[in-house]
Amino acid sequence: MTISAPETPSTKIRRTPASTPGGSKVQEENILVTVRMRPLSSKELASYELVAWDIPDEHTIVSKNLAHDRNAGSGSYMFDKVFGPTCSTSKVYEAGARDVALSALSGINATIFAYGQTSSGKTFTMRGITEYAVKEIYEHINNTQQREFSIKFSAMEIYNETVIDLLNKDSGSLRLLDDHERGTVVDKLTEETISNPQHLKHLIGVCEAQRQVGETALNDKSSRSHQIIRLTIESSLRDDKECIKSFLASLNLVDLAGSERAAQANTVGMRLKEGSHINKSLLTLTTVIRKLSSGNKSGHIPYRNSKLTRILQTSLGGNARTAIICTMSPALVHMEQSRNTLLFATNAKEVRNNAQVNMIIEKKVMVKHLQQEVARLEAELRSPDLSSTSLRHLLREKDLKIEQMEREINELKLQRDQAQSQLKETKEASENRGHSSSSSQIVKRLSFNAENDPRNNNKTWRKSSTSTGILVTEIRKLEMRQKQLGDEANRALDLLHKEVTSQKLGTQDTAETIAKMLSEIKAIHATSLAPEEFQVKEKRSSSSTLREEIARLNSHERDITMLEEKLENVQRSIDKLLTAAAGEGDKTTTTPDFKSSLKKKKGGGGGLPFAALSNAANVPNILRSPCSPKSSCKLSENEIENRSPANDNNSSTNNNNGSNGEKRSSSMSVKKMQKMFKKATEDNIQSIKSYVTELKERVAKLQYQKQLLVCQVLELEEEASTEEEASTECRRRRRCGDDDVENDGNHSPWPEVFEEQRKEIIMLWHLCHVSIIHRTQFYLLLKWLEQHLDELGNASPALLGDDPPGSVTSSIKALKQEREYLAKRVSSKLTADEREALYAKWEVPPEGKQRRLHLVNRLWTDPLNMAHVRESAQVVAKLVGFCESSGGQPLSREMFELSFVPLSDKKTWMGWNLISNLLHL
Ligand SMILES: Nc1ncnc2c1ncn2[C@@H]1O[C@H](COP(=O)(O)OP(=O)(O)OP(=O)(O)O)[C@@H](O)[C@H]1O
Repeated sequence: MTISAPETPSTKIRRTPASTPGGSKVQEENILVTVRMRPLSSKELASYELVAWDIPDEHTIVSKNLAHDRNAGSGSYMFDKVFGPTCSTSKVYEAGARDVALSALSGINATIFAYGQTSSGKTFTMRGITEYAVKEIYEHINNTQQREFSIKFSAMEIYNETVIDLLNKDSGSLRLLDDHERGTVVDKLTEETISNPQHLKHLIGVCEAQRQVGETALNDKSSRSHQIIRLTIESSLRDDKECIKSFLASLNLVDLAGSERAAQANTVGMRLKEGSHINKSLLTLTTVIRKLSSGNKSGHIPYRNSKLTRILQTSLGGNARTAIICTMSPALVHMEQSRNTLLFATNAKEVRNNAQVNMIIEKKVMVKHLQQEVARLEAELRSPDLSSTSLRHLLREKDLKIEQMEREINELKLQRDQAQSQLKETKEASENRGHSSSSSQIVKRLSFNAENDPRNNNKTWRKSSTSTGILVTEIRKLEMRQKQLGDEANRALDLLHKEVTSQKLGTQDTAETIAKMLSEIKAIHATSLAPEEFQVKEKRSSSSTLREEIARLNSHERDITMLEEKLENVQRSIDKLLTAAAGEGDKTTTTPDFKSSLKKKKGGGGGLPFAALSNAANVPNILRSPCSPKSSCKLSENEIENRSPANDNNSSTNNNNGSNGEKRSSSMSVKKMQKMFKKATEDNIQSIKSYVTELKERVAKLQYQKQLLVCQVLELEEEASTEEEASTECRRRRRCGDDDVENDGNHSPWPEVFEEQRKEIIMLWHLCHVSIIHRTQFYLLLKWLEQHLDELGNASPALLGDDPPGSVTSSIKALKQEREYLAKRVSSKLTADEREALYAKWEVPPEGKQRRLHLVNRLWTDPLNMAHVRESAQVVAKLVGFCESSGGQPLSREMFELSFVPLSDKKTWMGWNLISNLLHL
């Protein structure tokens, strides 16, 4: 069935005249549609084919309304141009392709394609169009010297719905990709830069040779694929200094495969399959054109139904300029195919494109700046040392900061832990202090350094809690150290004395002074520091013990002060000796080492050789005695080896030891021997001086520790006395009902106290919303107590003494029974581990059958000690099962449900029986 072709109103043919090559730069326009009718082919002539179409003017084609035309009378079609059989391709190009083709030079994408049935002259036409376009493009390039052009060439064919690179057929099927800016892109399509027109023609020839061509009944060389030759043209002004404006566009020259009827084309097998793909893709093209021609661009346009329409998408209703040359055979035999072509052309005429210029603007300044930046980065990369140094520096700084922060964090953590432990101890101490009258519970935080400098945090020996006994131990240790220091001072003085005497250095006065000091220190030790047993018994400790210890420590104060003074004197004497020795040395042979050492020592105690002298026991070994030639000689030989010959020659004489030197070595001169002894003496004196300095330091340390200890002991004393007062006051309060009445009669009698306390208890129940049954029960208990107190008169139960009245006796008896009852439950309610833990805690003797009773008898025996009360309650609760259902959960009211019926099965628990009986009164 043939669809009649609509008339095309001439008003619809709108072409915008071109101002620059290819026309205006941005505008909406219709696709340029022309029709070219070829002459009858030799075959058609041979078969006497009739010409079915007339071309009355250059825009119109009309069917001849022959008998064969089944749609006679409606065969007039108007297009942008209609070319007759004699029209040259040059004219077709001129009128139907030129403007569009040259648009690519000004940045507008352009597409020219030939559409028509097989053997209608598409390839014939497109070959010519391409040739003219290339020619003119190069002419334009040559005539536009102010711009710089570059042309790239690529070519593809769509054969049986696969895209093939005609410049590289081996690459196989190419993929189509969707690009947001460029639309559909053929992936990995070869693109070759064209150097000149000949190069371009050569490549076109290569593509033609590569294209799928086959023989059909209608065409000896029928194109079996759609061919797209693409010229990508980029141009920019040569003299633009600040800004680069580039036009970039593609010119697509498309030679479609021809639609064919299998019957007419007489295709079978491969050709039939090819024809099927060709027709299918052309049908999609037709549909796209038809839909676009309806003006409904926003509706679905099936571009994706074929690769041809996908690739040509921007040329069909997109931003490109498009020209379609529809080719047709004049023969009557192809009338229907020709009519379909004209219908397609008619629809295509209605399609409007929105042509746009593709301009790339590159600011030269920006480019220059970026180039500089790139150069800088490249230079930086080339010199990695520089960048890595600064990086290393930064990293190091960061590391140091992190280290410092970690130290601070650790310090803060330490402080936090200390504060928490202090808080805990304070809490415990205050709890214990409130109710304990026994000095054995006194705890006190004591912090001092027993072995080292107390100001040294790292080595501070911290004892968070210590008993009085430990304090006494520390006092004894201090005394011991004091004694040791005295001994060491003795030894030092002794050695010094010997040294001075043997060497006769210094004045006679100095030697005498030292001898005197030595005897004094010995006397001090003989009188004040008798050896003591170093065992302190914890149990023996008490406030009085502490006071005794402090008194004793204070009595040593004088000794320590004296020791300090003596050591000070010794040091002064040594300084004198050293000065004398130096003076002597100046005149004679004082060694350079000694001089420098002297200078250093005078500079202050900080540089003293404590490390060498820190162990007092080593001091005698460190000192080199001139009286022990064996060691001296050994040392001296070493020294001699290291000594310069000049010094040896200048050595002064010292006759005192000359004979010894001769005895030790016949080869050693007397002078050398004297020099050795002299050096040893100097060293010894220096060592003694250092040692004495160290002793002084240690005495000062001892003093500090002693003061610290005294402070702690005084604080303990103060606390103990406060607690004693509190305890006394407590006892007084407990007795007030009795004693105070007796004393002045102003205080309330016991019944009033009882009444007052009962009100307080009832108010407490009220405030705590205690179960009213429990209130009632305890109220009755109180009532029972009140009754019995009445029987006792105005006496407090606390003062019942050893001979209580009968009712109280029965209570005591009931309590005893209750304890026995609970003791029996110890085995069943507590595990073996729990029992052992409790025995240990409550100091139950390890042996004996009555351990359970022992334990229970210790419960609830110290009503003023809240810790005792709490722990007793815990044990009893466990024994009677209050804790059984808790499982770590909060206490519930049900735990305290009391039975108001006689405890028939718990008759031994007489305490509750008594209360229950009251309820039945
Ligand atoms: N305008 C023309 N003037 C003279 N000869 C022409 C013209 N157009 C086409 N021919 C000749 O017609 C024959 C078929 O042309 P062509 O191969 O270009 O058709 P086609 O549409 O490309 O066919 P197919 O679709 O099968 O490839 C060729 O021999 C060609 O030389």
